[in-house]
Amino acid sequence: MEKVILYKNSQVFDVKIQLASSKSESNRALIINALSGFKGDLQNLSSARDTQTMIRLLQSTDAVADVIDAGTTMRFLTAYFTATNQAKTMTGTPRMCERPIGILVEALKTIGAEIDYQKQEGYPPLQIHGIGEQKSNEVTIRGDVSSQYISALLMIAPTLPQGLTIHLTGELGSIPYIKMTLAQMQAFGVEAEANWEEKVIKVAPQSYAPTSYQVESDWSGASYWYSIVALSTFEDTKVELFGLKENSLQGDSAIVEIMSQLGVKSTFTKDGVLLTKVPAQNSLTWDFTNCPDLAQTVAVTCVAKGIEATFTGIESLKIKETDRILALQNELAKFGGSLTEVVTNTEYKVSGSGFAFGSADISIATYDDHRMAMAFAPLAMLTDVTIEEPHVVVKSYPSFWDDLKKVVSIEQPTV
Ligand SMILES: O=C(O)C1=C[C@@H](OP(=O)(O)O)[C@@H](O)[C@H](O)C1
Ligand SMILES: C=C(OP(=O)(O)O)C(=O)O
Repeated sequence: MEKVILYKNSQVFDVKIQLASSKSESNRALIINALSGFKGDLQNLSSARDTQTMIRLLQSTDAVADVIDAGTTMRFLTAYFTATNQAKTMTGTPRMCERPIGILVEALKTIGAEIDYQKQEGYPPLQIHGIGEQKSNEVTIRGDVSSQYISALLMIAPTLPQGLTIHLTGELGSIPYIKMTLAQMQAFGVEAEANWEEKVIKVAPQSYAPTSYQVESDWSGASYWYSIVALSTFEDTKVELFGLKENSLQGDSAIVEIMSQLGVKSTFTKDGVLLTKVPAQNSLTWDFTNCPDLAQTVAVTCVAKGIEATFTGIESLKIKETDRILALQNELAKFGGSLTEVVTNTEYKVSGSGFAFGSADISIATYDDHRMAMAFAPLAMLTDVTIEEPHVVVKSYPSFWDDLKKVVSIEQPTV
């Protein structure tokens, strides 16, 4: 098994990190730019595998589009290939074929698409045949499973002959990602009308204008650095993260507010944000509905600091790269932590006794999930820790281990 051993940090540090750029913003920019005729100028695109896969598949003339494990790439391209009438087989890893897509496929069929499931109804692999005459300019779609279906529909909406009105039902999750989509559409000259009370978004037929677009650094990736500062035992520890903005399109910038309670102060500079240590509170209550990708980072930080926490809004974690709730439960237990469901499908308690590491023999399994590897790596502020299958980080933050080397000594044993 491939693994890295992280040796406990033993000194104060003051480092500057050029953060990876956002794969969410990159993947939207790529789809919208494709819909504007590939004529824009996209800057600072992410080196994440999810984005590199998007670039490759947008250029490919192959009949099969294999997204590997990239959720946005699967969902956005399913809508894009449909709207641009390209016959494609959409597939991915075995886990990708367990992640639901029926809600998006049914909405596309309502509009006029012809799509078949190749194996199990509601799941990849899919065969996209294309779209005929637009059958409807209204769809009703659940907003409580994945916002990616809604973003996918929104991006193609202005290119449909009759535009599209999307009615959302249920409790809406990941709304900042929908707002990010709308903001990037606007940057490419397309206006949409969103009524959040009525849960309706209306997009008239319009053309995207080729644009020069600069992608921001990745706030989800920043979260691991916040955790590193929160767990550092040296009061004067400092990390400056470049390329982040105070007014971000990314909902994961909520990490600023969360970590202000867990002992990290954020000071915005002309280049990004400077993280320094401040006293932490002894409890945290947070609703992750709008920032599900932060839940693992925050759970590990709370357990390692012995901070009792109440989490809500984490149901969608079960259908991501792995069942992240189960994965967290298994791995937190390795250093005395727990994530317990206290109200079915609603409320979870995170507990841990802080520095209960015992012998230094903790080895964290990562379940093909980049965020499992990166969320547990900050434990190296407190103990030696092994992270299994460390290559998983390529999904969103390929330079993570190189960046981490600035603060932790890392050994990669040969197998
Ligand atoms: O639209 C996006 O870029 C994303 C939306 C979120 O997914 P859900 O909408 O499925 O929660 C998030 O977890 C994912 O990492 C990226
Ligand atoms: C859930 C994630 O990505 P996706 O759904 O795009 O695979 C993630 O990056 O944490």
